[in-house]
Amino acid sequence: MNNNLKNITKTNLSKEWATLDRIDYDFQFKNGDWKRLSRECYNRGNGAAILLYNSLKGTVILTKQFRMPIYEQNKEEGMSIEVCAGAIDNSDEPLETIIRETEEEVGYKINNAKQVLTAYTSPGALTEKMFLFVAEYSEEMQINEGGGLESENEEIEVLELSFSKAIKMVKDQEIIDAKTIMLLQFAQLNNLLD
Ligand SMILES: Nc1nc2c(ncn2[C@@H]2O[C@H](COP(=O)(O)OP(=O)(O)O[C@H]3O[C@H](CO)[C@@H](O)[C@H](O)[C@@H]3O)[C@@H](O)[C@H]2O)c(=O)[nH]1
Ligand SMILES: [Mg+2]
Repeated sequence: MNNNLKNITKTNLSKEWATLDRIDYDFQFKNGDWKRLSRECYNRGNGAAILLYNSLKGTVILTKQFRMPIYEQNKEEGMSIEVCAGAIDNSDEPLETIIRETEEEVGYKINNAKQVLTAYTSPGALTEKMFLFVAEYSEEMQINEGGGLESENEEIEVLELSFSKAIKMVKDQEIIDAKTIMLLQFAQLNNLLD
């Protein structure tokens, strides 16, 4: 409940893969003045992401794939190195989603994962809330090569890197995806791979 907010109206601007709405609202500032404001909100649902790590080997599993928004930004290769992640279907739980994505994108069958962070990825514009997980993986858990779903036109390269190399890639700005940086730094802060 927010008493500084009233007369909220929503106008749909686009509804294709996801929904873009313009939301108009009266907002009361701290000095008591009310103003009519407007914000565009893009809703593509919520997401789940996971850092898979092997504390004995000191390694992590990451993915590499083409991302159009990155290409659009720098008109270079458009590739992105990320933790495994996926959009949460309406009726699914975040844990269910991340177990499925782990199998589809990187080929490991995990039975459980620990949710360690929740993050709005871009709260000025996106409704998206990300549920961030960690889980140990081992070679016995590998059931396929990963790569993503052909039916969804995914082409995902699976990378197994030493944790120190992944941390260096964050420092060198080779890893520039926010959820990936958050999870790698979470692992570092909490000594998951020591
Ligand atoms: N046609 C069409 N298809 C799309 C679009 N956006 C996504 N898709 C399809 O939906 C699939 C989504 O794959 P996921 O693995 O579920 O999601 P993701 O792209 O990896 O995104 C994850 O990370 C993002 C943050 O970096 C999150 O935004 C997202 O919620 C999710 O966690 C894509 O491979 C693609 O086939 C679109 O605008 N148009
Ligand atoms: Mg994905």
